[in-house]
Amino acid sequence: MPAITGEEYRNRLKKRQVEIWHNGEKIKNILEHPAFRGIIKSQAALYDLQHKKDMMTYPSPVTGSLVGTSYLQPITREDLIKRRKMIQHWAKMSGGMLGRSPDYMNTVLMTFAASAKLLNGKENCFAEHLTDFYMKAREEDLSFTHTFINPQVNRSQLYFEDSEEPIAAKVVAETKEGIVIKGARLLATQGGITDEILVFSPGGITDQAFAFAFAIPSDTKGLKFISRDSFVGGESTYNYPLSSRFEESDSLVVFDDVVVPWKRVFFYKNIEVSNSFKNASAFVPFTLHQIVSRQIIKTKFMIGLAEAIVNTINISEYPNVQEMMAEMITALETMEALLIKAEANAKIDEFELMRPELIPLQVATSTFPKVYARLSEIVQLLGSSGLVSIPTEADFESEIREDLDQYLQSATLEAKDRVQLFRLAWDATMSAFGNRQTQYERFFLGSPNRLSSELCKQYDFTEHTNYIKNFLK
Ligand SMILES: Cc1cc2nc3c(=O)[nH]c(=O)nc-3n(C[C@H](O)[C@H](O)[C@H](O)COP(=O)(O)OP(=O)(O)OC[C@H]3O[C@@H](n4cnc5c(N)ncnc54)[C@H](O)[C@@H]3O)c2cc1C
Repeated sequence: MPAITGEEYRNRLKKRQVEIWHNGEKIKNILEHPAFRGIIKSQAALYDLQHKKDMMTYPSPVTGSLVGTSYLQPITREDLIKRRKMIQHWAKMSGGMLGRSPDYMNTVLMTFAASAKLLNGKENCFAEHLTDFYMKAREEDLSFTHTFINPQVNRSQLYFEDSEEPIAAKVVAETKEGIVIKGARLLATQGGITDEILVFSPGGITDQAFAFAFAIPSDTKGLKFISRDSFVGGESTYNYPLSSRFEESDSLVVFDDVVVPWKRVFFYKNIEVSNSFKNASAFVPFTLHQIVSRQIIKTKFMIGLAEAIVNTINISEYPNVQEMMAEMITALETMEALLIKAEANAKIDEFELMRPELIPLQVATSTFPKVYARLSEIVQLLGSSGLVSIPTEADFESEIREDLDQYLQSATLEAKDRVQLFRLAWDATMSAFGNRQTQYERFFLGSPNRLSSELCKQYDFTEHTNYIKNFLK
């Protein structure tokens, strides 16, 4: 089955008996559960979009059938740009609020598979398992959640887990069938609503038992997703324009003696590979390219929202307002310039991929956590009390409608339309959903301090230090 439709995504999900817990209950029918039906509908709509524009798909190198562009291993600059356009087309549907639309993980898997030769000849490493799995995922258009970090128990550098029962997931046995995993991992966004979960060990492993990478179906025996409290405000898209549609959920993942079949193990018990594979592979530049492409759409969404507020209450003449709008424009233009630079300087890499320049993408992704928090704050500052004067759709259908129409009108909008706009601004920046967006942009890629430190490590200072050396001569 090549590029799927929304219906195919939903049917596949219906067939899977994923163990997912929410609010003290094991969910029986995830498609109809109030915490998940909105996001499943949106995800299905994304899959439908694949069939509406040429750029969303390309011919499979194996069958010639059309498969999703986010699986495309780019070998030309045009391929790279096609990937960006596809990513941004999907992102537009959610204002960039869906951090884990399928293109994110499809990109990750594409890069790992392209880099599989790094596993050749290494102990307990199976390069062909990774490439076979990538082809299966591409041809069947599988969806993924992932977990790359251990539970947040003790982050001291001196901490070594020594509890009798594992906390962080580890290999506890090897059998004829595969490796057996017990323990937990964080933090699977979309956990339970995807076909598969991709698991890679975090960095800095010192014990072989924690060094592994694999992918298994979400309904594998012993695998459990424990979803956090839902941030869906309700079903009404008027009242909750974002959370009713794009609340992705995040889960703790528990492995209760889960058997990972050998053909799904990419490597295990190899500390050196576990600690080096992600950074040595094509993972970072292409994943950052996907991320920055989405973040640009999110920035445009926030600017549109801010400018709509400015216009509707007529505050554009004030210098403080202009200053804030200028900050937003600067953020967008900077992100776009960085992305264009990365694409313009793309080169064929050691894996024969057209790789975007890393540094501009690192600059963008290490700045955006701060920038996004500020964009959100600006919307709050511009909206002021408007972000709390937000009666619901039911209020507009009640006998107080006349009062609302009179007292909540704005310079350019009737009350109901004005409230709709402000409810969107509230959901984007102040609701539980909106606050999670800020936390997501801050942390999903790792702590901001680690991103900055990676940038410093990768940056070549030679030209500038030579400049000073020569200047002093
Ligand atoms: C909304 C959301 C969704 C996410 N989705 C996913 C997902 O789908 N899959 C996935 O794998 N992960 C996901 N993550 C997890 C993300 O990868 C982590 O949040 C990130 O790597 C930081 O790790 P942590 O949360 O354990 O923070 P910690 O590492 O525990 O850090 C806590 C604080 O201590 C500081 N700190 C910790 N260690 C050090 C150190 N050595 N030096 C300096 N400062 C330090 C950090 O800077 C931070 O301020 C998600 C996170 C969020 C918030």
